[in-house]
Amino acid sequence: MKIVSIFNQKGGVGKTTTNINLASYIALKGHKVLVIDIDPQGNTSSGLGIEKDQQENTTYELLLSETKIGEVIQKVEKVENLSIVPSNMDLAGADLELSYMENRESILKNKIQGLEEEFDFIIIDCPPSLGLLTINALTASDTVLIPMQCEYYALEGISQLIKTVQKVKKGLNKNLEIEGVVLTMFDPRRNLQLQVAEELKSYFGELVYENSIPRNVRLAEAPSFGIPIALYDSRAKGAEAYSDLADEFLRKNLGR
Ligand SMILES: Nc1ncnc2c1ncn2[C@@H]1O[C@H](COP(=O)(O)OP(=O)(O)OP(=O)(O)O)[C@@H](O)[C@H]1O
Ligand SMILES: [Mg+2]
Repeated sequence: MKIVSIFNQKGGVGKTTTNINLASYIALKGHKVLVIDIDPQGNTSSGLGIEKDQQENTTYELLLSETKIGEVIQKVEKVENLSIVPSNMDLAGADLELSYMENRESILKNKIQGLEEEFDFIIIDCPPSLGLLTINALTASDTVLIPMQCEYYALEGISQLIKTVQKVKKGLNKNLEIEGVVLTMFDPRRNLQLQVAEELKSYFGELVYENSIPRNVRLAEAPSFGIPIALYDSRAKGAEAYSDLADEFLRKNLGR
């Protein structure tokens, strides 16, 4: 089993879209996947068809009460092999509440022990912040997958992002590695985007995925129906891109 956090402290770069669709394709390709939504916005949860405000067992209960992991996992009805720990706005106060707790950075890590037999991959959707929720996700993970939009500001955020990963690696999780960098909403016809992509490649090298994700309105529409792109419009450009990304991810991880 491998645990991957999808993280970039910059907002709106495609973390959640990548989480929903990468996780769904990996699951549809026959691997058992658990998605953990650790973002109070709960976009991954609603995007996978969860009525997030009607949930009693969410990431909040998992982190801040005696609730066990088995009690907060539910199956994603429409996607075979996919399960989720949902979240909602309850989690908004968690950063502060966590700050008073012992082992405040390792609560998620400790809570998700014992799932090795049940899942091949756990994929965690992080909020756009560097607070304790994100630190919990990174501490619990083997790797970080970084979605990047190829804009000028992407480059400015990198040093902060790397600093955070290094900080967690040093103090809390020495095994943490970078899984890869995914270029999102990418348009190679635009010069600036190509330039930024080149800079990202020279910085991250092989870690940049060959398959990038184009801007595709179908990807933005699917969440309002509570389904991944694979079920909403499997022939859309965005669907093909995420399916190919899932293949590349699986190839890197399973060597086939
Ligand atoms: N490839 C794409 N093509 C078109 N729209 C996209 C694409 N990827 C993401 N979007 C849209 O861009 C917006 C931001 O994407 P998303 O929610 O995935 O980013 P995020 O990094 O999770 O944001 P946040 O930091 O708020 O959690 C959403 O409205 C989403 O539907
Ligand atoms: Mg998000």
